[in-house]
Amino acid sequence: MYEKVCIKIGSNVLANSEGGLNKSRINELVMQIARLHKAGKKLVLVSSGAVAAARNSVAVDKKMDRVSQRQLLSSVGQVKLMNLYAQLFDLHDIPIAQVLVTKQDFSTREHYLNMKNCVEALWESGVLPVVNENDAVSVTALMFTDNDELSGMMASMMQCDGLIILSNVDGIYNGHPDDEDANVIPVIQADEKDLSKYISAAKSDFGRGGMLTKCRVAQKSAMSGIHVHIANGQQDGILTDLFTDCKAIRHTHFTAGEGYPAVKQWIAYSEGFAKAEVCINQGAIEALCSSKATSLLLAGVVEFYGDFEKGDLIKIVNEQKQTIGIGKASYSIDKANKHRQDSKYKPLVHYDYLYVFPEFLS
Ligand SMILES: Nc1ncnc2c1ncn2[C@@H]1O[C@H](COP(=O)(O)OP(=O)(O)O)[C@@H](O)[C@H]1O
Ligand SMILES: N[C@@H](CCC(=O)OP(=O)(O)O)C(=O)O
Repeated sequence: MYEKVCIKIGSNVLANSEGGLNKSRINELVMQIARLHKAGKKLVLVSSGAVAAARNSVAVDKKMDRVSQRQLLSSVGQVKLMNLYAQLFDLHDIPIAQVLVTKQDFSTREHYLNMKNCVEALWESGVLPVVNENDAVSVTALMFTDNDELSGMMASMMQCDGLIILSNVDGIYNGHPDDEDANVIPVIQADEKDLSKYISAAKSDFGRGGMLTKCRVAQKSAMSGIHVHIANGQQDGILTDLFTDCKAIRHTHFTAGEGYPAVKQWIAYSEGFAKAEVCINQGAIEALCSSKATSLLLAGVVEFYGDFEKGDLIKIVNEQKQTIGIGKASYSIDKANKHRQDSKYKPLVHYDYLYVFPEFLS
């Protein structure tokens, strides 16, 4: 089974229905994580639950705006959450570290590699990193959609072979989970096309993104070579059972695809950092979305929106304004405009620095 694993635990697994933390559930999960850690697995724990942890302890003025409420609850609750983890892991002699991140921390490759280095240093010292979004300061458009996205980015950054997402459902159902006829889908291929047909917008009481973001993250991670398991964190022994014989456990497994080089994995999650957009024509779309490794040539460009320099990330969109992919510009917009008529000029985006979203691949 996997050696490097990112485990994400959703708020509803960790919270009581009336708010506050479910200590016995967290204790049960800590015991399993401790066993895996002692077996030599390299683990990253992405834990939600800060906001839920503070629900019972701070009186929130109803007139306070939503952003301030989240800042208040998360900053109070994060201390409670980490305090509980520290106490429980201490019983197993496992030191833990708090790693709070914002999406911006992933924006430049240099900063990204600094974060990676930090987790590696923790691993080398036998410390378990416990990661959450820094909700107290992360309030702009550049937030993670939710911690599912954050866990996908951590798994990719640390080149994990497994990502386990624990929620309050057994996996992805082929209908609404409350529907009697709906069943958990046991295996989904990384390149499965139309997953959204199964997913309703329903969320758990404390959840932020819902099942759709879990699916998107799972698929993106699987395409980048990581096996993803979505399972029920409220089920006793779920983690150790998954490691012992995952086929025997009711859950959803996204099987890993071939994977991409590390730089492509970083680009895959960097849509929010794109400096400009390039609209491309149908022929270029067909070429980029085919199974053949193809770079983007200037001949396929219809229009540029915004300025970019050499090395900037640019969104690649079709004429309907859908984002097909993201790429790193090999030269600036000035140079691109100068050579627009030269159909043989070197590619604007080289294939090695081009990520096409799985739903557009043919
Ligand atoms: N097809 C589906 N299969 C499973 N769950 C679904 C599906 N469609 C919607 N959901 C909802 O997604 C919820 C889990 O997502 P979310 O609330 O974000 O959990 P978490 O807090 O663990 O991140 C479930 O409680 C369920 O209500
Ligand atoms: N960072 C927030 C969790 C946000 C979030 O994504 O929650 P969830 O959808 O339950 O994983 C917190 O700690 O409360």
